[in-house]
Amino acid sequence: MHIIKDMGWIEVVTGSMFSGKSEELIRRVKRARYGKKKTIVFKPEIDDRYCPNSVVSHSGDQVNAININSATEIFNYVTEDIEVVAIDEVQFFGKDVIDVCQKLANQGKRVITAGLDTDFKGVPFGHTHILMSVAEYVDKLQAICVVCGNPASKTQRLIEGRPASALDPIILVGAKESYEARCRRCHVVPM
Ligand SMILES: Nc1ncnc2c1ncn2[C@@H]1O[C@H](COP(=O)(O)OP(=O)(O)O)[C@@H](O)[C@H]1O
Ligand SMILES: Cc1cn([C@H]2C[C@H](O)[C@@H](COP(=O)(O)O)O2)c(=O)[nH]c1=O
Ligand SMILES: [Zn+2]
Repeated sequence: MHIIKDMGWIEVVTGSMFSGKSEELIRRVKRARYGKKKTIVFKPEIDDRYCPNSVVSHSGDQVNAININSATEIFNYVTEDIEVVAIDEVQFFGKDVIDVCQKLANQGKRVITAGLDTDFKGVPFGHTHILMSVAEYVDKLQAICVVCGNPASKTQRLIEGRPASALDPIILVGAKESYEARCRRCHVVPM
């Protein structure tokens, strides 16, 4: 017998820090669960803020998640009956995250991803931009610029209250102590 499987797809929720990416991922997962879809959530081990076994938003919403080091580990957990796979902080995964999401979507799964599109310098972060190009659905969210109140598409890194240099390392896990949401005009990256 020929079985026609449901069609899968990839969703990307992106934007600056504090724009609501994790809240939106959590919202989509909770709604999928209301719809009796079997779901699973992953996040990278490196993100040790808040709670180790949950995706937690800056406003405190949360959903249980499995910590993984590399995207290929997802295949160890995703059984045939799982219909929705969510991955937060997708910018921290290697290039293999693209293949993993494509394979899951080709297997008929809904793949919900969230992550930063740009780093504190304002340039593409990890492989989110590639994922955006292969995804069926892309939502770019805006935070509020804490300097001027306009919509914010950038993330300002502050070290001891001053804008971080462009020569600083790209990865610095953190939240309000090191980062602010800012608009294009208020975002500063000293060389
Ligand atoms: N400058 C800001 N603009 C908008 N929301 C902010 C800001 N600073 C803090 N927040 C809080 O952050 C929440 C979004 O958190 P979260 O979903 O974790 O964002 P992200 O995953 O994009 O960093 C908002 O609902 C709000 O409570
Ligand atoms: C801009 C920027 C961010 N990070 C880190 C800081 C946080 O741990 C995450 C982003 O979390 P959020 O859910 O989007 O709030 O990424 C970094 O390492 N480097 C950067 O340039
Ligand atoms: Zn501004």
